[in-house]
Amino acid sequence: MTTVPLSSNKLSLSNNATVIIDGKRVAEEIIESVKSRRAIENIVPGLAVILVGNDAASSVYVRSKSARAKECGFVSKQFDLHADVSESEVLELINNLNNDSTIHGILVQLPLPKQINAHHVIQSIAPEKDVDGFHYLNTGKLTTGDTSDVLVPCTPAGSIHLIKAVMGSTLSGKHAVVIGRSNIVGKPMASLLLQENCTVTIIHSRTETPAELCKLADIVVAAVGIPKHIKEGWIKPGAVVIDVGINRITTEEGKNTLVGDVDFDNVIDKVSAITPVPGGVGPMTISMLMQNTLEAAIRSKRIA
Ligand SMILES: NC(=O)C1=CN([C@@H]2O[C@H](COP(=O)(O)OP(=O)(O)OC[C@H]3O[C@@H](n4cnc5c(N)ncnc54)[C@H](OP(=O)(O)O)[C@@H]3O)[C@@H](O)[C@H]2O)C=CC1
Ligand SMILES: Nc1nc(=O)c2c([nH]1)NC[C@@H]1CN(c3ccc(C(=O)N[C@@H](CCC(=O)O)C(=O)O)cc3)C=[N+]21
Repeated sequence: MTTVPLSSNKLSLSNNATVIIDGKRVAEEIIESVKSRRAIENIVPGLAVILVGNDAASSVYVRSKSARAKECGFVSKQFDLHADVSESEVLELINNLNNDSTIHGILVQLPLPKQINAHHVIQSIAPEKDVDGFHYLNTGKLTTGDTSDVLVPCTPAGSIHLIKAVMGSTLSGKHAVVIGRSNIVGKPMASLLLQENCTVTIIHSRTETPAELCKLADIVVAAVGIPKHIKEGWIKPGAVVIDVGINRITTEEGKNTLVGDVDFDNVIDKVSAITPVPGGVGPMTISMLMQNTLEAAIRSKRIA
């Protein structure tokens, strides 16, 4: 079997080789376009990232978001709050950021500790600064197909970008199976695919015949949070597989590694294209966050 990396936006499915979708490279191209658009617009977008508690993985992601923002010529402010901070303190910080004209994007890293209601926190963010795309106004626009000034969740937006990079811009009529129905990945992913005129099936923990349903898919998006859960027998030959999962595991040899939700090594012989973990969807999430922040800043300039 031959495998080729996906370079740029070229459709590479025709030559019978399996495409390992190079999300890192595609993400880098998006970052470059954000940098140049920012310079042309001559603006300094401001991104505020709020981290509650000291979860090691969350700290790593938040740091990499801040670093990328600076690289793009943004101002990045990071707020590290103590794990036992009250909900009202978080709401007060968000209120201040909503009223700060130098800040165009606000992101609250999830999950939040138990004493804080994540719905309250997310809905308190001004919708035009909600660069995660989780506010009801943005999710409502996404599900109703209102594209005016919408902010689309970063991971699903990045996943669609990769799917189109390999399948072309028309996904109409394709059967897409999304595994997972979270508000941050599964549901908005299904909405986006529906918007692209795919036939969409959503599989979750109560689904009775997940493997059989998944086997009907031209496009599989896995966002479950279980290492290597999607097996070779779930995949229709030639399917395009997007692995959103990020799972830290310790191997039998005692090595700590990152694996996806898809059993990559066994699925690879069946698929036409697949994202690796790491280096697939993860970097796309961060570049889409930069794109959303730039977009929010451009819109605020237009309104001002
Ligand atoms: N690459 C990236 O940029 C990002 C990666 N992630 C990763 O993606 C994965 C999913 O994240 P997230 O959506 O936040 O996770 P959640 O835990 O919020 O959601 C997981 C979903 O998977 C479903 N599920 C659980 N077990 C099964 C099963 N056995 N069969 C079918 N469905 C099942 C759940 O169903 P039910 O609703 O019934 O409980 C739920 O809808 C994680 O590994 C996370 O780390 C997340 C965000 C961004
Ligand atoms: N409000 C909010 N918005 C989010 O978008 C959000 C969140 N909360 N909480 C957690 C999840 C997870 N997430 C990731 C982003 C980038 C990588 C990423 O860059 N991953 C690298 C590897 C990183 C590593 O080595 O640990 C890769 O896949 O190549 C992973 C996961 C965003 N999330």
